[in-house]
Amino acid sequence: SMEYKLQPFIMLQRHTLNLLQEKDAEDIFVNPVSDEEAPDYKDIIKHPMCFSVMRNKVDTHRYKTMEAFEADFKLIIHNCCMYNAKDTVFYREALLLKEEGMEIIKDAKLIAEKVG
Ligand SMILES: CCOC(=O)c1ccc2c(c1)NC(=O)[C@@H](C)N2
Repeated sequence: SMEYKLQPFIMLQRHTLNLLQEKDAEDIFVNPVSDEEAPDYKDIIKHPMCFSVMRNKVDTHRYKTMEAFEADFKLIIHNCCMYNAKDTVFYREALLLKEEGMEIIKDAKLIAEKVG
């Protein structure tokens, strides 16, 4: 059935997410930014995103394409660069993660065409 056909795609997304999360050495992108850490975060960032939310969306089949998966990854980076000043560790970590992450996603999109 379609359900079993989707499994390779879900496995590919889980594997890709694991590779992305490995690049977040300090685990700053894993969980939602808390009110304690950043009291004004919700005033500034209207669409929060993090790896744990992405994992839940993968597991509940919310990403129909790798482009939709990629869009949430880019949202994580964008939010971090909007909220944190350019001279912060967070901002620099986001730029690094973007460089490494987009290579990982490029490979995943090529594989997605195959398991498609
Ligand atoms: C222990 C203090 O932690 C933080 O202040 C903090 C912890 C995690 C964060 C964050 C801030 N800001 C962010 O934009 C995203 C990347 N994550």
